[in-house]
Amino acid sequence: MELSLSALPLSPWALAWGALLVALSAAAAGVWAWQATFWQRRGVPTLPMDPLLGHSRDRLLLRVSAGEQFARLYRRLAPHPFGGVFQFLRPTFVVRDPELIKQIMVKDFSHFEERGLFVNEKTNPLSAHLFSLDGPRWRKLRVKLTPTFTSGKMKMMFGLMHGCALELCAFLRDAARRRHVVEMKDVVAKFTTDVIGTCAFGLQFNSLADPDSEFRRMGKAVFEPTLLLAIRQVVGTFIPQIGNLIKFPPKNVSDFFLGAVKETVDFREKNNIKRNDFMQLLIELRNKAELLDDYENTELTGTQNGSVKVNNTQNGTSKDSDDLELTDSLLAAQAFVFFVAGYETSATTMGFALHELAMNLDVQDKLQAEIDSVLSEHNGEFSYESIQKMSYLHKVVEETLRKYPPLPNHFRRCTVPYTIPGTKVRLEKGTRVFIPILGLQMDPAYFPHPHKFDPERFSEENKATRPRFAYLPFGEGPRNCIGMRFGQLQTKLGLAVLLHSYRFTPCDQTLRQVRFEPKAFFTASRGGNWLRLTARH
Ligand code: HEM
Repeated sequence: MELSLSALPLSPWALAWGALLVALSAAAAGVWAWQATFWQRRGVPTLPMDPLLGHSRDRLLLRVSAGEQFARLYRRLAPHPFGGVFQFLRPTFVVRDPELIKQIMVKDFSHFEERGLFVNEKTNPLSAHLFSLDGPRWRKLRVKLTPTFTSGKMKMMFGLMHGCALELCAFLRDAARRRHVVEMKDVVAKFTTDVIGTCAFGLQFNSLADPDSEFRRMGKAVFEPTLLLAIRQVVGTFIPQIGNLIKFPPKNVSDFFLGAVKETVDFREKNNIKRNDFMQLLIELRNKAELLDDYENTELTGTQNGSVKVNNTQNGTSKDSDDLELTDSLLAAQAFVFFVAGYETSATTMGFALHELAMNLDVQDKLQAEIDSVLSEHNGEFSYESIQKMSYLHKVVEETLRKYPPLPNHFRRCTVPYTIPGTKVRLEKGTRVFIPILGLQMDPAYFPHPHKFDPERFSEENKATRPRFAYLPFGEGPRNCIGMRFGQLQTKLGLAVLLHSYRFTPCDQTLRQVRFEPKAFFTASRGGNWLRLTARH
C-alpha cells in the first residue's frame, strides 16, 4: 500500500512542530550530555548520577535533609580530597580535605568571600542581612557589627541571660514535680527567644510566660518545617532565581519585624533611652557614631596559621566602614538575622544536648557533678566566670555540635578564578563550593565510632590528634559565625541552670535513633524531643 503525507491524519504544521520538538529535545539532550562531563573535563573526580536530577534525587524528593545529602556525597567521594557533583543541573565543588578547607576558608579567603545568596532590598528588605550580603557591603557591615560580640559585651549581657534562665527553670518546676514528659525543643526555643529579645532588642518577649507571645509565633513561622519552606530551600539551592520567588521570610513576618524594629528605635530616640544592647549599637551606627574603639582581634583576611588576621582602627579598617549608610531597612535586616540566627541555632543545640544527656546518663551524672562542684566554689551562684570554669559542660556542647551541627553545610562562591594548590584543577569564577560539615564531623577517620556521644573527644589531647578543620560547627575564617560567643554562652548557661535543678530521662516518645527532618532549615529531629523531667533537689 502506498503511504502519502496526505494520508496521515496530521497537518504539515503539526509535522513541523513535531520535528522542531524532536530537534529541541535532541539539542537539550546533547547539551546535558556535554554538561554531564563538566567535572571530567576539568579533571575533578565525580560520581555516577541520575540523568535528570543529578546527585540530588533524594534531596529533591525530600527524602533526606541537606546535611545528610552532602554527608552521603562526602562518603561516596572518598578517598579524594575533593569532588564535583551536580545539584540538579548546577555543578557544585565538594571539598573533603581539611587542609584544602583551611585554604578556602582562611588562607585564600579573598577568592571565596561570597555565599552567592539572593538579596533584593526593594522587594524584600529583610533579605539584606549579614548572612546573605556579599562583596563590599558585607565587608563593611561585618566590620561595623563585630564589636557587638566581644567577650566584654557578653559579660555585660550575662545578667539579662541569667534572668531568662531562671524563668526557664521556674517554667519547668511543676512538670518536674509531677515527673511529666515535656517536648524540650519547644521549651528551650522559648528561652532562647526571650534571651535574644532582651539582649538584642531590650524587649520582654515573654515567650515562656505567654503561650501567645508574638515574637515566638513569628520565630516559629520562620522555621516551622513546612512544605513551602522545604520547596523554597530545595528549589532555591538548585535554581536560586525561582526559589526566591517564594518570599523569605513570609510577608506577615517581614511586616511584623520591620514594624517592631521601627517602634523600638523610635521609642528609644524619642525618650532618649540608651541600653547596652545590640539595638543601641545599630542605632549609633545609623547615626554615624564612632564605634570602632573596642575591636577585638578581628579583621577580614585569613593568615597562614589558619587564624583571622588582627586589624584595628589605626590601620584603616574604620575608614573602610565609614561610607556605608545604615538605612532603617538595613538596620531592621540585621536585627532580623540576629533574631533568627540567634535563637534557633542555640535552641537546636540545647535540645540535642538534652536528648544525648538523657540517653547517656553517665555523662549527665558527670556533668551535674561538675556543675554542683563549680557552683559550690562560687557561692552557689551562676556567673559569667563560673560558666567559663565548667570545662566538661563546654565539651558536652562541642560534642553536641559535632553530631548535630545546626547548619550542616558551609557554602561559598568562587569570586576569582582559583587553581587548587598542588593540582591543575582550576575553578572558574562563580563556581559553587560546598563544605559538608556533617560529613566531616561523622567521619570515623577523625571521630572514631562517630555515633557514640563522647565529650572526651574534646579534651586537649584528643583534639591534638585530628586536623582542626575537620570540626567546623561555627565555620572558620573571616566569614565565620559572628555570634559564636553569644550562642555558646546562652546554650551553656541554659543547660547548666536546667541540669542543676532537673534530671532528664528517656520516655516512651523519646526517639532512640534520631532521624533528621528533611523539611527543616536547620538540623532538626523528626518527631520532636520528648523527655521525662524530675527534680534533683
Ligand atoms: C549554637 C549556636 C550557633 C551556631 C552553631 C551557628 C553557626 C553558624 C554558622 C555555621 C555560620 C556560617 C559560618 C560560615 O559560613 O563559615 C554562621 C553565620 C552567622 N551566624 Fe551563627 N551560629 C550560632 C549562633 C549565632 C548567634 C547567637 C547569632 C547572633 C546573635 C548568629 C549570627 C550569625 C550571623 C549574622 C552569621 C553570618 C556571618 C557572616 O556571614 O558574616 N549565630 N553561624
